This record gives sequence, structure tokens and C-alpha cells, in this order.
Amino acid sequence: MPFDPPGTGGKDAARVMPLTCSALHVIRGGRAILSDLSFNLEGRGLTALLGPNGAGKSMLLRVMASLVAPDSGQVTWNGRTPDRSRRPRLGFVFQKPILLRRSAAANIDYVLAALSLPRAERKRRTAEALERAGLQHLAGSPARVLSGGEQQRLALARALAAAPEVLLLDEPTSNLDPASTLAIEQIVSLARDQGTRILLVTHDIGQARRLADEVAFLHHGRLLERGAAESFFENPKTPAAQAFLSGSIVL
Ligand SMILES: Nc1ncnc2c1ncn2[C@@H]1O[C@H](COP(=O)(O)OP(=O)(O)OP(=O)(O)O)[C@@H](O)[C@H]1O
Repeated sequence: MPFDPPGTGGKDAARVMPLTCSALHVIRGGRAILSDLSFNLEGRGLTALLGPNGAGKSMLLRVMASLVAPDSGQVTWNGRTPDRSRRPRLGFVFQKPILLRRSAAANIDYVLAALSLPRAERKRRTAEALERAGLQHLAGSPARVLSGGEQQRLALARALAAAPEVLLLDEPTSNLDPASTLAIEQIVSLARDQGTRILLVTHDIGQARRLADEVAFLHHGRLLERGAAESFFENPKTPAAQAFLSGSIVL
């Protein structure tokens, strides 16, 4: 697959292929984790996926990334089922960064090598990714000695170095202090502005307000609301979303 970094402008919006989930059902232990869930991602911007603990947010991300197969329903990428030969350019950053036991730079180089990029291009892209994450001074350090915030910045830089069309972020700042959270938010904002389509799971309502263009609200494995962020926060339509935003127990 040729390397094709995201750029800016309307032309790029058209390049982002729609990722569509249709009528997903995921059953575990006889219980519906996702229930008749249809959801799509296309165009530009950042969608915050909100909902109480256990709503099914992480499961939805895993199904979208083909890490979990749904019991029924399907995920398509530009109308086709993703397979090995037509892997979508999709990045995933988890709550706890999953890094290789090698240097920070080598962690990034690893994903670029998997894209079959020439060595010189990999070197340039790795330096650029480390700089974007403010980690250039730690390029040669083993990833495991980095602080939690640095590790998460590295995980994000590594995901972005592969120029994903869609970036899935599962509570990327839940273990981080405010300064590290801000650093991650700045990187995420820049990626969004440069055309990466982002789906962010977060329990940090302030973060969702700062970053989201739109909000999707999940409850008991169902998509209850989806709309512009401002109208969701000012005027949530369902009782469950109202309770969630007011900090009440959501039934
Ligand atoms: N492999 C599994 N087997 C059984 N139950 C599972 C499995 N994976 C997830 N679940 C259950 O599915 C529900 C949804 O989990 P999920 O992690 O998607 O929720 P979430 O919305 O991301 O929650 P949180 O905000 O707490 O991270 C939970 O009740 C969880 O216990």
C-alpha cells in the first residue's frame, strides 16, 4: 500500500472512505453487548463516543477495527468487507499503551516498515512523528522507561505515523495528568485538522466538549443519540443522556 499522508482541505475529506457498521449484534454470556447497532464514520471531524460504564463503547471500537467479529451484522469499508489484501488505514490507541520492547523510534519504524516504506522515508517520518509528539529527545530510549504520558504520546505518534484515515481512541488520557492530557489533546486536534477522521471514547466530559464536533451516545449497547456536540451538551434528547450529563445514575 503506498504511503499517503493526510493533508488538508476539502479534497481530503473525499478521500476518507466511509466505515459503516450495519445492524451489529454482539452477544456474550447470553447478554447483548451491542444490540442492532448501526453507525458510520465518514467525512471529517472528531466524534466523541460517550456512555456510562459497560455501555459497549470499547466493544464497538473493537468490532470496527475487526479485532472482534460480531455475532451478526457487518462492518464495511467503502462498501466492502475489510480483508488482509484491502486493509483499511485505521489506527487504534488503547487506554494503556501497547508498545514494543525496543526504542521509541524503533516502535514507530516498525509500523512504517510494515507499510513497506523505504528506509530513508521511514527515518524522515519517524523523526517527524517523534517531533509532533514532543519526544525527539527520547528517540533512542527504550519505550518501557518512558513515563505513562510519554508512552501514550508515543502510541499516538506511532498510530499517526501510518497516516490512518480513521483513528480510534479508547480513553487515551484516562491515566494521565492534566498536562499530559493537554499534550495528547493537542496532537489529536492537529490530526483532526489535517483530515484524520477520529472516534474518541472518553469519560472526560470536559475533553469531549473541547474536542468533539459531534457526539454519539451509547447506552446498553444501543446508539441512543447522535448529533452536533453543542446541541448534545446543551439539549440532550433522551432521559439516559440527560442523566449521564447530570452525573446521575443512568438506568
Ligand atoms: N469477552 C467478554 N465476555 C463477556 N462480557 C464482556 C466481554 N467483553 C465485554 N463484555 C461486557 O460487555 C459490556 C460492555 O463492555 P465495554 O468494555 O464495551 O463497555 P464500555 O462502554 O467501554 O465501558 P467502560 O466505560 O467501563 O470502559 C460490559 O458489561 C462488559 O463486562
